[in-house]
Amino acid sequence: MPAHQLAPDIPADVLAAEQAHLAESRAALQAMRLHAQSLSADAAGDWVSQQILQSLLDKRVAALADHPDTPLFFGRLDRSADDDLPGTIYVGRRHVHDGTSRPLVIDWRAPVSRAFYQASPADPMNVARRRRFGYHGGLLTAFEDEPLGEGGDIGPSKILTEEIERPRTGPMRDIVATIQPDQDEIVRATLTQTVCVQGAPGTGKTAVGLHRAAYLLFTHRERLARSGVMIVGPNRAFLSYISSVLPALGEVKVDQTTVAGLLGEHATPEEAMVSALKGDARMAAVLERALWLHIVKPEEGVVYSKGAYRFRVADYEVREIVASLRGTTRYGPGRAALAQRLAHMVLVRMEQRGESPDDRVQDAVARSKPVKQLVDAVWPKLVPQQVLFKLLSDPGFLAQAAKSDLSPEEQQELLWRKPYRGWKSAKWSAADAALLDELGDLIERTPSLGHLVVDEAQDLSEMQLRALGRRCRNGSATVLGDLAQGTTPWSTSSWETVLKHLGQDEGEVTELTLGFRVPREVLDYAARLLPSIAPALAPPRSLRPGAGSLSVRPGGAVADAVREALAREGSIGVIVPDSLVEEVSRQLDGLAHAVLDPDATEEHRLLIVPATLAKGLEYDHVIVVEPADIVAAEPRGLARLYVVLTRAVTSLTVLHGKALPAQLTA
Ligand SMILES: Nc1ncnc2c1ncn2[C@@H]1O[C@H](COP(=O)(O)OP(=O)(O)OP(=O)(O)O)[C@@H](O)[C@H]1O
Repeated sequence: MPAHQLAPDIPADVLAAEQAHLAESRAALQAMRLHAQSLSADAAGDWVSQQILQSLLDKRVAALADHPDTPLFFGRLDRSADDDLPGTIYVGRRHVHDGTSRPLVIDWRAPVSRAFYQASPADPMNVARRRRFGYHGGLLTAFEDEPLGEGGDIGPSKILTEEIERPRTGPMRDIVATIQPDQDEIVRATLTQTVCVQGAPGTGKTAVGLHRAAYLLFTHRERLARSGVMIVGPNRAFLSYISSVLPALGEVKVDQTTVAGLLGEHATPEEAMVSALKGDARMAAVLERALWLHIVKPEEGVVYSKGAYRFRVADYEVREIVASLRGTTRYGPGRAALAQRLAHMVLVRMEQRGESPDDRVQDAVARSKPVKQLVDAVWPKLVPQQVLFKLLSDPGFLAQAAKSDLSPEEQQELLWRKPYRGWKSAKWSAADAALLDELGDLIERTPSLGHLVVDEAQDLSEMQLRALGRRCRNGSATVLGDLAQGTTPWSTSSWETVLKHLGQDEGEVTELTLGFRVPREVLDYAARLLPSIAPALAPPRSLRPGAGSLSVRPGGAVADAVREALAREGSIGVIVPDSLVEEVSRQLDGLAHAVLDPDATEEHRLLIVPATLAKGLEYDHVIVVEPADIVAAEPRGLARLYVVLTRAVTSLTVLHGKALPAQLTA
């Protein structure tokens, strides 16, 4: 097996040459920045264009900033191809060229960089040698060579191992230097391809989703700048954790939000069964009927007066127009079309009387009082809240809208126990938010983005998936999740179903199987829960042996476990049942700590994390307090415990006063 070469065995002159290339690249980047700064927006004609150009120039200057702690390049390819491309390529976070436009660093997303991630001795992709660089405090201190042209096998990369073992502090980092081949396939999937990734905890799903967004923005810059890319995550703590990855990759124009952020921050509590029913896709047909039931059969015609004349549209003619519009357009445009069609009839009457009215007259008639009155009576202006209010408070109306889609028991379940006085004072639940959004789209079309990345997608209801789906109906999606980590009353058990409700049936389901976060010993322990929560899934695998990383302590004190962790390097998460947050905080009195808060700007090494917020996060040392209470707190408590037990990078300590769940002790 050809060995890796890593400093200090490497020839000093080779390292010096690479350091010189780094220095030259830094200087070139500085020159690019100075050049961008020297450009003037004055060339633009008017004031508005000047402002726009200035803002573009400012962004360009900011994008060209050199961050001394972030390596400008992390890899090098020595190519054996006889083509027009350079023989040696340095792969980095962004393009850098010198004064003669000679590329010194090539963006990791460029097609030629793909070989850095994909080439292997079995398929060298015209690469004779791949070199990975190691950095320390911004200085290039080591490299590792992988000869690809000689066949055979190349062992695991030490630089990758070091990167994975690096203690975690602060927010999530990018993985651009160490993306693995199966991850790279997903990152570089074409823009039109929707991909759905099933992966055990720590297999890099979130990382892959973020890098895919960056890749697509680079590859389809103009198209996506117009239509937009959005990341949807499970909660604000998670968003705050991932918030710096895309900016570090040079992408600042990506919206990152939660489902609540997108659909409305409604959170009035309701029974889990009601939420689950409201999340069921059958509600879509019920809502559609409920909306169109608001149209009233026209019993009168319109009389439009102009001077001494009266122009009439008969009641049966109004009925015909309404019937022809109903169901062929969205509700809002249908209303506008009804006014225009009525006005058109009036105009025809005017012409019959020898007048020659133009389009302005038609608009004026459409906006006239008699036409407006009729439209309001027949096709009333509605907001989603009015429709949902009626549906959830009026049993007769609900029965009419539900038809046979909902059983009488289910209809009973849906009705508010204590109805609100009106739609303006109604308080909505999180599940209602998706229903309101569906109604909103039935009234006016929701614009579509170019690409949507949905993380922890196993937790979304069918109605929430529909809401996200309509935001990428003219685009594509990256759907990420783990069927074993579903903790909502409506968690899915099939990715095909998720793709169907998202409206992306053609999406390809793929799997990431190798864990980069959780040590093997800890992962095996957590996997004891799998037969109970997701029996169809294979046990997860970990890249990291992590012997001695697990400690299970009956009756152990939190403060002791925390002190032990503080003596080691890295972040500490004390994950507790939500009901114990205050008590555990008291027990840690005297030890500097904070309770996880998505809005906090300060960084804390020691955090108390409510179990329901732990999803997607990771800490070097995790202390889990009272698993039995975490399980008992919610219907899918065992899945919550699985999430909680798989947050550790280096060590997991489980403290319990009560008996552990049977699955863990079996
Ligand atoms: N190729 C890689 N190189 C280095 N680190 C990686 C790589 N892939 C993933 N990681 C790291 O592994 C950890 C877990 O990744 P990530 O959070 O994306 O996993 P996940 O599959 O979304 O996990 P979960 O299901 O628990 O949310 C992160 O610290 C991430 O940076």
